Parts: sequence; structure tokens; C-alpha cells
Amino acid sequence: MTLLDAAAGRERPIELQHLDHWFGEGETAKQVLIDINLTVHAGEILILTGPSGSGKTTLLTMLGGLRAAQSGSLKVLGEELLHADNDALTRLRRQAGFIFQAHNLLPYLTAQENVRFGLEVSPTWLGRGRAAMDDCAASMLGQVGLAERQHYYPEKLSGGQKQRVAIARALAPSPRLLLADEPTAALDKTTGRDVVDLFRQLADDNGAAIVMVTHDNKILDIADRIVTLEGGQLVAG
Ligand SMILES: Nc1ncnc2c1ncn2[C@@H]1O[C@H](COP(=O)(O)OP(=O)(O)OP(=O)(O)O)[C@@H](O)[C@H]1O
Repeated sequence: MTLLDAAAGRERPIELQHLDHWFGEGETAKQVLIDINLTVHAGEILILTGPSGSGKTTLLTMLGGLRAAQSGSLKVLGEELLHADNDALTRLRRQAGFIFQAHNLLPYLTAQENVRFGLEVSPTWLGRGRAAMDDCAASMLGQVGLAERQHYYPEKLSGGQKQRVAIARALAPSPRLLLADEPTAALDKTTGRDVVDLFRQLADDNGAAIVMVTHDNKILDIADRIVTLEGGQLVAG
């Protein structure tokens, strides 16, 4: 169950309160997130921006359950991640879509098989047959302009094409939470626009909450809200 915002009547898939994070221990510990308070509603696209080293990637990985929370409260898709066990973190990861810069495509699978893999591990696709998954994977690759390359292995694809496969893999299961780190960095202007239009569609049609780190000025208009991290603190939004 996700929490309902009584005032706005909207779900809040992400709710952070007084979140702190440190790297290292003892005297060498360095605080990289300081008292973060942030709510993201269903259907909302939030852009996270800020200078290098300000903590954007750290925050994004914590939202996806890829890094343990140490202090404060971090509720994502209804799960409290502070002191969460591995089962809870795995449950969250399976419901979220991730687009990170190191595409993490499986090299021995074709583009289409990589996208299908994203469906196979998604709880919402449990029990669906192989043909339905193949159709969805092909359609998603078509939407990111890779219809002609669906049977290529990653090593035969350019950086931007690999990025688009990773985007198709993340979007195919229609996740309720999408986390993206510079998703348009390797893409030309038109393809970048097509990709963020797909994000908008996911937010509008599925009520997905989307958090995207980007410095790409060409796509900032897709955001419902832009927040800035500086030195580990949220300074705007
Ligand atoms: N695994 C780690 N161990 C120790 N320090 C780390 C680790 N990962 C990140 N840091 C430090 O934490 C701070 C925040 O890093 P983070 O990668 O979250 O910043 P960022 O805003 O995403 O930067 P960029 O825009 O350059 O990707 C930086 O000072 C970084 O050096």
C-alpha cells in the first residue's frame, strides 16, 4: 500500500524525511546527504540537478534500494527502507525501472532478449507467456527507434543505441517508479525528446513517479518539479 496524501488525495510513492547518509566510518566519515526531506507524487516527474559530487547518484541509488539507508526515513512504494531486510529491498528493485549510465546490458543476450529479461523479473508480468513478452519487447524497441536492431547483441550497438535498449528494458514493464541517471546523455536531440515523451506517457498513464538526474537543458521542460542538491542538501524545490 502506498500512502495517501490526505490533502491532495494523491499517492506518494516516494517520501523522505530527515534522510542523512555518510560514506566511511569514524573520523574519516563524510556526510554526503544532509537532512533530505522530499515527497514525489504518483504521476510526477522530478528532475534532480546540482553540481558534480553533490550527492545526486547517491540519492538515486538509495531510492531504488541499491544502497542501504542509515538514518532518517525513506519510504518508497510503501516500504520503509531504513533497516529494511534484503527481501524488502529485492521486492522494491523488481518494481522499479532503472536507467543508469553504465547500461548493464547482458552481453550474451540480444537487444530484444535484454528487454524481455526486464519483463521476466517484473512482478506485474508474472505468469505472462513468452509470446506476450516478445511482442512487448519488440514494440518497446520500436518506440525507441530500434525496431531494425532488436536482434543485435550489445557489442554491435553504439553507445546511444545501448542506452536506448536500457531505456526500453526499464520502461517495458510499466514500472510505478522510474529512476534515471542522465538518460539522454548519449542521445541526439530528437531521440532525447522521444525518450522523455515516453517518460511523460508512463507518468500520465500509469501514475509512475519518475526521478531523473540530468543536466540536459533541452529536456528540463518535461519536469513537473526541479530540485537542486548542493553539498548534500536540497536547496530548491
Ligand atoms: N562509494 C563511495 N565511497 C566514498 N565516497 C563516495 C562513494 N560514492 C560517492 N562518494 C562521494 O560522495 C559524494 C557524492 O557523490 P555522488 O556520486 O552521489 O555525486 P553526484 O552529484 O552524483 O556527482 P556527479 O554529478 O559527478 O555524478 C562525492 O563527494 C563522492 O566523492
